[in-house]
Amino acid sequence: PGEVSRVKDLLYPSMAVLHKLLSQLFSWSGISFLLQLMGTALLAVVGVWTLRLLVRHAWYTHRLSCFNKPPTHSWLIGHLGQMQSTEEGLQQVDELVQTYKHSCSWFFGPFYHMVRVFHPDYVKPLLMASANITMKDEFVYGHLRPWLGRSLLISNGEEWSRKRRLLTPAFHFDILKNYIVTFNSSTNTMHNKWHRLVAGGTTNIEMFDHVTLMTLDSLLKCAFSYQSNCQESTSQYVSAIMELSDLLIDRRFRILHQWDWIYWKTEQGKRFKQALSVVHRFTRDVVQMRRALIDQQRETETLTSMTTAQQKKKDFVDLILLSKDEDGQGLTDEEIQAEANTFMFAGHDTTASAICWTLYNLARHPHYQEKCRQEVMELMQGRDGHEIEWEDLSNLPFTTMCIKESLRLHSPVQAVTRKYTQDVALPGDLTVPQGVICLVSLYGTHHNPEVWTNPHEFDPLRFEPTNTQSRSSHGFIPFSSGPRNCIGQKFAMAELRVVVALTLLRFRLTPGVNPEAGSGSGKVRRLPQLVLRAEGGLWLQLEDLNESSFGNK
Ligand code: HEM
Repeated sequence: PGEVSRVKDLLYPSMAVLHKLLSQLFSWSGISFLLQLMGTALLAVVGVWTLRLLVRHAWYTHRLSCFNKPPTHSWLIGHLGQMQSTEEGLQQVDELVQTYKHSCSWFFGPFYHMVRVFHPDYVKPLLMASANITMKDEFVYGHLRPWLGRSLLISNGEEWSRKRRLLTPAFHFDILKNYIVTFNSSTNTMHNKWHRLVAGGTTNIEMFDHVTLMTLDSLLKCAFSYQSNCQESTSQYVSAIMELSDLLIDRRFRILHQWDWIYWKTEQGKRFKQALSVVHRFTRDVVQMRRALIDQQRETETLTSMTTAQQKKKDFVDLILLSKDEDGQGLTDEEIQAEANTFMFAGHDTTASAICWTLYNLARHPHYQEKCRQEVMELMQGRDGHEIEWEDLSNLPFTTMCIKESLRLHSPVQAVTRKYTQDVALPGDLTVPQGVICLVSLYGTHHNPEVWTNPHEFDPLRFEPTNTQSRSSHGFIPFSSGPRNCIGQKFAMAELRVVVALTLLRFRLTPGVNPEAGSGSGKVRRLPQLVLRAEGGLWLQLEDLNESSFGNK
C-alpha cells in the first residue's frame, strides 16, 4: 500500500497538468491556438519549399543562360505544354533544329529545366560520358518501375554496371545465331496469315497489329522458349503486355496521374495493376521453373554432361540464370524477372516499329523495293524453300542500307533522356550543369540538315560505305550510343533483316489506305508514342507473289 500511494503521489500532479493542457486545447481558445500553430508550420514548409524552388530556378536559369532559349508562353510555366506527341510535335523539332542548329534550353515551369540536343558533336559528349556519372531520371523513367523493377534500362551506377556485365554475354553473336530459326518461323506464321487474308480478298492491311504480334511471338520464344501461339489466338500474357504499353502512354498525358498515390486509385491505375499481376506471375513462374530445372540437373548430372546441357540452353532466361560475376555471384530470381520483363518491353514495340516503317518506306519507293527483292532472290537462288540463315545476313548489303535509312528517317525511339552527377562540357564553351535533364533527340539528330542533305527524303545510298566514312560517328544513333546504348541492337538488326527479306520474297508492297480516313490524301501522320507509330495505323497493300503457304503453318 505504501508503494501504491507513492506512485499515486507521483502520477497525480502530472495527470493534473495533462488534464489542464487538454482542456485548454479543447476549449475554443485552445483549438484556435492549435490551428494557428498548424497554419504557421504549413506556411513555413511552403515558404521553405518555394524558396528552395526559386533558388534552384535562379541557379539553373543562370547556368543555362549560355544556351539559346526559344520563346516561352510565360515566365512561370515556360515551355510547359509546347512539346506535343503528334505530327506537329515532330515538325516543331524540325523547326528547333533549323533555328538553333545544335541545342537549346527548355523550361517545364515551374519545376523542370531541360537541355535539348540535336547535333552529333553535341550529342557525343553526353552519350559517351562515363556510366558512373550518367543517371536515368525518375521524372521520365519512373512510371516504368512498377513493371520493370530495378532492371538494366532504369538502374544506375554500380548496380547497372554489374547487370550489364552479366547480361552482355546473352547477346553475343554465337547466341544470336540460334534465334534465326525462330525469326524465320514467326515470320512464316505472320505471312501465312497475310496469305490467307489476300486469298480471301483482303489486301489492305494494317501493319502494326500484325507485326507487333509477330515480334512478341518471337521474343517469347527467344526469352522464355514459350510457344504462345499469340499470332493465331488470344494470349492473356500478350494482351497484358499490350495493355501495359497503352496505359503507359495514356498516363503521360494526364497531369494528375503523375502522382502514384492518385494514379493507383484511378480506373487506369487499377487496370495497370491487374495487367501487371498477369505479366509478373508469368515471368515469376517461368524463372522459378527454370531455376528448379537447372538445380535438378546440377544434382543429377556430371560436370561434362552439365556443360553439354548448358550449351543446349538457348533462351535468355536460361543464359541469365547461368551467368555469374567475377565473385561467382549470379542474379537473384527477382532480378532475372525484372530483366526478362525489360527485354519484352524494350524489344517488341521498337522492333515492330522499325519493321513497319521499313516496309512502308519500301512501299513508297518501288525501285528500292525491287532492288532489295532482287538481292534476296539472288541469295535464295537454287535453294529449296525460303529459310534465311545466319550467314545470309551479311549478304544483304542493299536491304541493310534500306533498313538503316528507315531507322534514320523513322527512328522507333525519338529521344533518350539523361541526367549527370557532374557538369558535362559541350563544344562552343557550353556546359550542361549537373542535375539538369538532358533530352538527346535522336529524331532531331537524324533530321539535322547540317548532317544530312534533304533529311526528309528516303535515300538508302546515304549508307553506302563510301558515304558513311565522312559522316560524324554520332549522326546515326537509332540505338543510342555509348555505355548505355541498346543491348539488343544486334538481335533487332538480325530480326529486321530476316523479316524484311522474307516479306519481299513473298509480297509486293504498295501504300495502303486507312479505311477510317476515307479516300483522302492518304498522307500518313506520324505518332510519336513510346515508339514511333502512325495515327490510325500504317496501312499497306499486299500482292501475294507466291501461291502456296510458307514454312510452318
Ligand atoms: C529496332 C529495335 C530497337 C531499337 C530502335 C532500340 C533502341 C534503344 C535505345 C534508343 C535505347 C537507349 C534507351 C535509353 O537510353 O533510355 C535502348 C536501350 C535498351 N534496349 Fe533497345 N532497341 C531495340 C531493340 C531492343 C531489343 C530487341 C532488346 C532486347 C531483346 C532491347 C533491349 C534494350 C535494353 C535492355 C536497353 C537498356 C540498355 C542499358 O541501359 O544498358 N532493345 N534501346
